[in-house]
Order: sequence, then structure tokens, then C-alpha cells
Amino acid sequence: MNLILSPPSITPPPSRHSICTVRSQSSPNQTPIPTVPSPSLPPSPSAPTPPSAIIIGGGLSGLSAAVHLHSSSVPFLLLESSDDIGGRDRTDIVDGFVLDRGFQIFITAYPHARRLLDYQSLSLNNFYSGALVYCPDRRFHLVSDPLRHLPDALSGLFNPVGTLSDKLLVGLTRLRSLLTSDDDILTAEEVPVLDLLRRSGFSESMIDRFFRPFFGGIFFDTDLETTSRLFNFIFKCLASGDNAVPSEGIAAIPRQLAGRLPAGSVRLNSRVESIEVDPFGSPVVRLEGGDAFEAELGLILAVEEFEAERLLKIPSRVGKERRPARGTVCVYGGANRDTRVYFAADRAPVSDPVLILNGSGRGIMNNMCFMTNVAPSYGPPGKVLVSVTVVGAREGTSDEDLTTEIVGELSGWFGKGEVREWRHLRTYRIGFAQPDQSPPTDLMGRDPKVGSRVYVCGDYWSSATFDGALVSGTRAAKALVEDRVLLKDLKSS
Ligand SMILES: Cc1cc2nc3c(=O)[nH]c(=O)nc-3n(C[C@H](O)[C@H](O)[C@H](O)COP(=O)(O)OP(=O)(O)OC[C@H]3O[C@@H](n4cnc5c(N)ncnc54)[C@H](O)[C@@H]3O)c2cc1C
Repeated sequence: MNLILSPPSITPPPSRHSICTVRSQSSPNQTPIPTVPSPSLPPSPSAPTPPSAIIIGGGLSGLSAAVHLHSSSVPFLLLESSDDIGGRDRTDIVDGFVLDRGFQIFITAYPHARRLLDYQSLSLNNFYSGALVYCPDRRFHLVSDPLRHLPDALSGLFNPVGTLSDKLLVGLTRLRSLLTSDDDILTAEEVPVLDLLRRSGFSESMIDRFFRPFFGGIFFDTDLETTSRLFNFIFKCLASGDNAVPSEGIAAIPRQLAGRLPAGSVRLNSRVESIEVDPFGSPVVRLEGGDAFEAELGLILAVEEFEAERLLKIPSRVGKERRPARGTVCVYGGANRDTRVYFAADRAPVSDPVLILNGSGRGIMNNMCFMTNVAPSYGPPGKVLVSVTVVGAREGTSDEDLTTEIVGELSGWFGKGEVREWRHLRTYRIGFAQPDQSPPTDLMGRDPKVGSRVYVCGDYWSSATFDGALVSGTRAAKALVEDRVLLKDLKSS
């Protein structure tokens, strides 16, 4: 059944029987889950529970929706298919090293994150404001934020990472972004980042040595096809905040949100197989295995774009041309691909907490970093965590070949003797890192309400950033709460 009903209407649902627990069809020993029966499930007479909203997906968007519902006293159940919350923001501990599932940087100036998260308890560790660029001359050159590292910026004015005028242009772009409101940035006329940079007057060497690896690493898009709106938004956030990682890894962010939720409101290992609508007009979600939950108060779909399309049975970008996916990422909705390789070393050849970019035009590494320079907690005492990012999942290359290639490149950068002792820890291949964000985009966020009591959120619904995911989840939950208030008013009038 197609769940996208247009236009959405708010009508009081017919009165119904009492709420009951669902009967598990798959595992009789499982603890009963509070819900109401779907049309095909006979109502159980036991354990009446109050009606609730359902959230599908425990990534940042689902969790921020959950936090808002909870603060609005709307009971809910969050269903997450995997074995933990966090979605794309998860962290593993391997041999005492803290490994984020893909290199991720949290920008403290993200406007919604600022309001929602408690930064102090995340114990953030900042990166150097700038980057070290490995250039075609086989040497490292520093690009620095002049407002935070003036002496470094001055001494780098004539280095080969772009021209003097490029460096002045960076300052100008920084100033312009700070003077423009977020709304204006997110709704401005848009072009691909590459066009914007060329039109702005940046030289090809500045683009190739700095912007391509830097923003290409952020968007997993070294062709720089991503929208200029997102570029300007990120540029502004970088100019007004810090790049950081929590001491306990990126998963500390979703964990903080989950920590605010009532006990029992999150159910893991619960993959939603389908969504239906019951005779009362309530969405009913059915899990793999047969359990069903009625979303009497509303359903918030907080899954990846391709999964939302599967569950809603329609393309999410209705009325918009479907953009070709990059590389072989088409199966995931035009998302970019990302591969991460971690190495462990006894000492880091660079001691600063700086991101290192591959501006040489050679090799497969896009950027790398000695994570323990940024956050010592990322490694056991006396050890260094090295992380390397390659844009694209490189599916045709085995882990072993990839590691050999990267070790060869690192040896060229730092010397064979330095790299010889590094030990491979783990490789993450992430087929779906981010949705395609090339123009046309709607980064202000689309209307989360897509049907009667059905709301959608997720990074693809606004911007593929932590902030975009968080803000879209809050918006979906707000829409659900507002509809409930309207519904109450209608009932009482
Ligand atoms: C490697 C990598 C690096 C990144 N770096 C940055 C960065 O530096 N800065 C930045 O701002 N952003 C970054 N991002 C983007 C950011 O992580 C995402 O935009 C954000 O986490 C998306 O959150 P979400 O809730 O929209 O989706 P997700 O995190 O994908 O959450 C969706 C959840 O739904 C669950 N789910 C799916 N289907 C079902 C189902 N049928 N039933 C139940 N549950 C289901 C999934 O298991 C998942 O937990 C990065 C992403 C990756 C992968």
C-alpha cells in the first residue's frame, strides 16, 4: 500500500477498543512489546498499554525526534534494525583503540547541534584550524586559519598550496560566509562547488591541492559536484566553530541523546519489514518475524533514503529528476562511498592535531590523520592511531591490496622506516556514507509530513551532516506534536 497520502488531513480517529500488547509471531519466549494489534493480528486481552508513536531508525535523526517527543510527553517506541543506536555514527573499540566507523569530524558551530547537545559532557578534542597539505613537490605545507593561527598563516602565504591571491580569497570567502545568515546560505542560488570555486577566482592549484581533498573528503565527492549551498554552510561553520571529536569517539553523540530517553523506549535488532495502514487510519509497522506495532499517535520514519523509499513504496524525491548516482553507489540513492583504514603505530611522525590532505594529485589516499594527536583517548597509552581515508568504496580491490597500496603511499610520505612498524587494525568499507547532494537541493528541509500521521526525517531530508540529521528529526517530531495538539482541539470542540 502506498502510504503517501496527499494532502495530509487531520481528522479525529474513530474511537477504538482498548490497547493491548502485541503477540510475537516469531519468538514465543520474547518479552511482550507494548503496542496495539494490527488488522491481521488478533488483539491480546492482556497488559493494556497507552498508545504511542513509533520511530523507525536509531540514527541521529531518529534519536533527535525521540528526544523531542519525550520532552513533549508523547510516549513512543523507537525501533532500530541493528544491534545498537547511532546509525552511521558508531564507534568500535579494537585492541584499546577507538575506531569511528569512518573518519568523522564534528563541527561545534552546527547551529542545531549547539542547541541540542551538551558539549561539555562530550569532552571534545579540537583539530588544528587548517590542514597540512602533501604537495606535488613531495613536501608538506601548512594552510592555516589566519584568525586563529596568524603566524602560521603568514608564513604559509607563499607556499605552493595556491597563490597569494587564493589565500586572500579564502579570507574573503570566510568573511562573506560569516556575514550571511544560515537561511540565506541554504536558499541561495546553487551551483556545484567546483563551479563556485572557479567563478570565485580560485586557481586550479588551490582547488586541486586544498579544496578537492578537503571538501571532497567532507562530501565524499572529489569531483566537487556537491551544492555550493552546503559548501558555504560548512565553510561558515568551520569559520565560527571548532572541528572536534568526542573523547569516547563519535558514537558519544548518539549515546548522549539516547541517554535522555525513558527506559524501554528503544528496541534494538528490530528491523521493520513493512508499513501498512489499519482500518482506523493508523500506520502499523510490521517487523521481520511478524511482530506488529500500531503507531496510533503517528509514525516517524528516520531511515536512509533508499530504505524510506522501500518502506513507503514511492521515490522520496517526488517530482524531482532522479540524479545519477556517483560511481557504483546508485543502489544507495546516489550516495558517495568511503573506505577507511586504520593503522597503529608506536609514534606519530607528525605531532600536531592536524588533518593531512593529499594535494599531490597522486595515489588513492584522500586525507589522513594521527587521531591520537587530536584525542589521546583514541589509543592505548603509548600508542598512536593513524587513520587514512579513501573516497569511494573500491569494491574491486581486496582489503589486503588496499592496505598494501596505502602502506606504499604512506611510506612515500613519511619514509619506509617510519611506516614499516605500523600494524593494520581494521578496514571499514562504507558503501552508503552520504546521499548525493549535488544541485538541485532543498537544504532548508522538506515538509516532514508525507501522509496521515506519517512523518519523514533523515539527513537526506535536509543536509547530510550531523546537523541536518538532528534538525530534520526535531522537525518531524514537532510536526507530529503539533498535529496531536490540533487533533485534541478538534476532539474537544
Ligand atoms: C563515514 C562517514 C563520515 C561522515 N562524516 C561526517 C562529518 O564529518 N560531519 C558530518 O556532519 N556528517 C558526517 N557524516 C554524515 C552523518 O553521519 C549522517 O548525515 C548522519 O549520521 C545521518 O543520520 P540519519 O539519522 O539521517 O541516518 P542513519 O545514521 O543512517 O540512521 C538510520 C537508522 O535507521 C536504521 N534502519 C534502517 N532501516 C531500518 C528498518 N527497516 N527498520 C529499523 N531500523 C532501520 C539504520 O540501522 C540506522 O540506524 C558522515 C557519515 C559517514 C558514513
